[in-house]
Amino acid sequence: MIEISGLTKSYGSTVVLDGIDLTVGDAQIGAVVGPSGAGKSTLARTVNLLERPTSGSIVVNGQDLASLRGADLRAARREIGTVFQSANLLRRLTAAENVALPLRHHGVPEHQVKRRVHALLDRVGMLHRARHYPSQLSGGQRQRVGIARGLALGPSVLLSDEATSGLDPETTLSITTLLRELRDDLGVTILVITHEMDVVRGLADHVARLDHGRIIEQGPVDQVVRRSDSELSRALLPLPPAVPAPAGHRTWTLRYDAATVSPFWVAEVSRDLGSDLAVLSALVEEAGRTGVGRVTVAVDGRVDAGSVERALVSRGLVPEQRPDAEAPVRAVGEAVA
Ligand SMILES: Nc1ncnc2c1ncn2[C@@H]1O[C@H](COP(=O)(O)OP(=O)(O)OP(=O)(O)O)[C@@H](O)[C@H]1O
Repeated sequence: MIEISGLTKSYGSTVVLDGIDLTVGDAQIGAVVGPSGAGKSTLARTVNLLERPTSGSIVVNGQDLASLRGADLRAARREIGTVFQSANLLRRLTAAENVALPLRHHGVPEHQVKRRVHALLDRVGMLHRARHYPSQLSGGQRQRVGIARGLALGPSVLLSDEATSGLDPETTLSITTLLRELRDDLGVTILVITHEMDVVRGLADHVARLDHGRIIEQGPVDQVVRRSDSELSRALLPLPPAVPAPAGHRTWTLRYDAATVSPFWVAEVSRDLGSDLAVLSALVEEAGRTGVGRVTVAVDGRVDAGSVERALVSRGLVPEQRPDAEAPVRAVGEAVA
């Protein structure tokens, strides 16, 4: 478990992190997202104790790591392993030597180093590449070695700092799957810093949005995606562009919980209204541990808008955007401009 409270970081008079409160529970995966310049890298460097916070605490297993100095701080760094963007492996060392590096640095006896490196490379599926140099590995393989190195000292928290950026979608999926397995097998708490929303959707239990050094919004992913008035929710479930509505139709953008709403709701609402719904854009995704849908539908403008709304709501759909009451509704059959 990691509990970050009131964390601030300033460089001179520039406040980069401004009172961050964030908790990720045991064996949970928390994600921090945010635009460029929000403070994500600074948060990563502060959490893994490469930089000292200006104020606030970082508590891991009941100990405030931010308050430590000297030998205590060096020992505490073992509690937080980091996986960096592009793995950040040393070019002149083999995969095995890269994983051994933190162990040797902490004075682990050589026979134990060999055993541990073997077990770690095996766990991340890289034993067959132990003697390869980083330049002989693919991006995904380098990242697996980076994860093994991050886990070398048996940390309670694994910090993933943009670990999947630059990887293709398939490799990203294999890395996020590995992280989830490691969380389940080792019970390690994972804090993911990323700008990739599909990584958050597929991996995280908890998500926080950082902007201008502050956490603007946070919560469990499966709750955040149900919020209809949330920027984070819309970013997590971006609707593809809608095709134009048929002439004479009004459009609604809706959100729904796939676990509780009938999968046949389009047909059911159409039946309730005696008029067929047209689907203009749709996204149904697993997010957190739930399925969520966002969809834009069009309904014949001759059907009373209040009746449409009641029919949608009674089937569990949540209107996010309603048709503009003032907008003219073209006659059915009239060409779309
Ligand atoms: N050492 C420093 N001295 C002064 N300002 C800094 C320092 N490091 C970062 N900053 C400033 O802090 C802000 C946040 O930077 P940071 O790199 O943490 O953002 P980020 O969210 O990681 O951005 P990106 O996604 O583009 O990497 C920026 O305005 C940056 O200029």
